[in-house]
Amino acid sequence: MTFTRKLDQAWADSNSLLMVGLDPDPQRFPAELTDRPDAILQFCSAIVDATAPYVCGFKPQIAYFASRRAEDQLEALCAYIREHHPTLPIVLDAKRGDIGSTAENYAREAFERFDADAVTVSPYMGFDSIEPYLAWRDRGVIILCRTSNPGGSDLQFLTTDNGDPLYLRVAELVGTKWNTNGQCGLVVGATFPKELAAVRQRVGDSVPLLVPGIGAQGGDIPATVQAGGNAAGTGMMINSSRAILYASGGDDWREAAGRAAKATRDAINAVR
Ligand SMILES: O=C(O)c1cc(=O)[nH]c(=O)n1[C@@H]1O[C@H](COP(=O)(O)O)[C@@H](O)[C@H]1O
Repeated sequence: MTFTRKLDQAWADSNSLLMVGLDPDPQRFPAELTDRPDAILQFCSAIVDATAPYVCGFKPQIAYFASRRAEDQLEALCAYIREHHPTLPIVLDAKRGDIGSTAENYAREAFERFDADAVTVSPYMGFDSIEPYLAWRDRGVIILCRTSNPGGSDLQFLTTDNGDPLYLRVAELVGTKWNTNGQCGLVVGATFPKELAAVRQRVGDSVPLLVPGIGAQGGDIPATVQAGGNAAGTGMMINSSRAILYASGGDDWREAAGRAAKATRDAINAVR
């Protein structure tokens, strides 16, 4: 099944636009996991089980694993999600971008080694740097557009030759030229609802948007839902990581993560 179909199905089955981001920071782990060599895998798989009923997918962030020499735990985590929650898409957040020959290897890493349903990539190096990912016809390619961080404005707000800011040129390119196989998405931060609305208007209803920035980064849920939704009331993977993962540092960390995910899903659904 293609990424897009799997995501459509997950939105329908889960009645949720929430994506839980898996950004494991061992310094914030509960005491019971201290000194376990597989603490990252144990933490993330418990969070996955606790939050799965309330989400449309999971987004592991590769740097949190690679920086701790824990790519093997990321592999095991992706396999765990596929086995125990096979209907929920995995978006590997890697934000890759490089020349084609190197991109082929990044694509193989994401789609073969980790067997992710989709990966995040940067558009900065242009179409030939994106093509190797698009060759994986059944996988999703989610392209940075208007990122959630303040410094994203340094380049993304620059005006281009036709008067559009750069982030809208990215949206336009993806919407009209790059997405020939219907497998592309765009990253737009919840911290920029006006720009989120502009991107949705530019690309129409069918392009899914990955929207990080609610929770720890303070993005407003009603403004996000109003700005980025499509006519079907779906169209977004609204990501929250730290606010869910570390909802409690006590013994109730699993239940607290589940409660936080449910509350976030409900807050989103209340304004859909
Ligand atoms: O591509 C992303 O996921 C991403 C893009 C962006 O513009 N902003 C952003 O925060 N992210 C990621 O989304 C997650 C946000 O985490 P929290 O702020 O803890 O919810 C992190 O994994 C970021 O790397």
